[in-house]
Amino acid sequence: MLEVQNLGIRFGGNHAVQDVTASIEAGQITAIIGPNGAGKSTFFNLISGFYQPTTGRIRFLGQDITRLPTHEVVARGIARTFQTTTIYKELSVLENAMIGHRVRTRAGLWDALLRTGRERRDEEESRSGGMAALERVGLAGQAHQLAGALTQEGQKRVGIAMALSSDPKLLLLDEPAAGMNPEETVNLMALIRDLVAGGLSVALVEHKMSLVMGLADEILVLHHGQKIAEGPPNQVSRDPAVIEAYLGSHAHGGQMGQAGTEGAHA
Ligand SMILES: Nc1ncnc2c1ncn2[C@@H]1O[C@H](COP(=O)(O)OP(=O)(O)OP(=O)(O)O)[C@@H](O)[C@H]1O
Repeated sequence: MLEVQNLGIRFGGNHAVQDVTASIEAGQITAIIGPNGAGKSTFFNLISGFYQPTTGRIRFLGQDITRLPTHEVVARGIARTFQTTTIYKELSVLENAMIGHRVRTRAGLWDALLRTGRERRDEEESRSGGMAALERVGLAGQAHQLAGALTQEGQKRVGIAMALSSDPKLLLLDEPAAGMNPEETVNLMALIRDLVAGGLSVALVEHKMSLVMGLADEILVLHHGQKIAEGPPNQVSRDPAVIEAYLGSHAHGGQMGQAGTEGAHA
């Protein structure tokens, strides 16, 4: 579904992502893991068009998307959520979901100001697209509540609905379980499995190894911006280079050291 070849980006002298060649298969859950500062978020930012790579190519469904701006990447079928919650708490749950959908509609500023027929049609489409996304994340019943009034888990679901409302083929989740308790994490895993069963492909960056090991079909491991392993969870968790990267990070006080220990137990 997605192939990156020799992908890299440099910030000054820092190779945040370096020479990464990897692929994401359709219909699967791919986890991207690695110690703090390994380049995981940067990798997502490259795929979703937020950053332009210094080297390499990105192909999605057979087409080159390497230098497309973000909105065109979304229109091709890649949507993402963010590490920090970026929902609009003072808007309703449905209005949040509609914002995600607007990316795919065509009405411009003039249409919006003059309330043209096209603008009205687009708004109707956004409303039904937003509702469809809320149904997928189990929030249709709370569509008219203020987003900020929902629980932490509910607000995470709103963030996922915003991404889903653009009807992506590939969903990128940046640390979806951050700040969640174990029960919420289990609910989130069930939601992600349901979405994939419905035909979506998912790639996620996550520190919680229980989620990664329980959910991922494939794992891509980054360390110092480079790919050090790629494969199914049972293979990757036994990979000496991966264990070394995690333990090394632990020895230096890195957060992934703990996650690595947890992963080894999983
Ligand atoms: N916009 C930027 N400008 C300069 N350096 C950056 C930028 N974005 C990321 N970096 C650097 O790139 C490296 C990789 O960062 P990145 O956030 O991708 O790592 P990460 O694996 O997502 O880390 P974490 O697990 O802590 O979120 C780090 O050294 C970081 O400081």
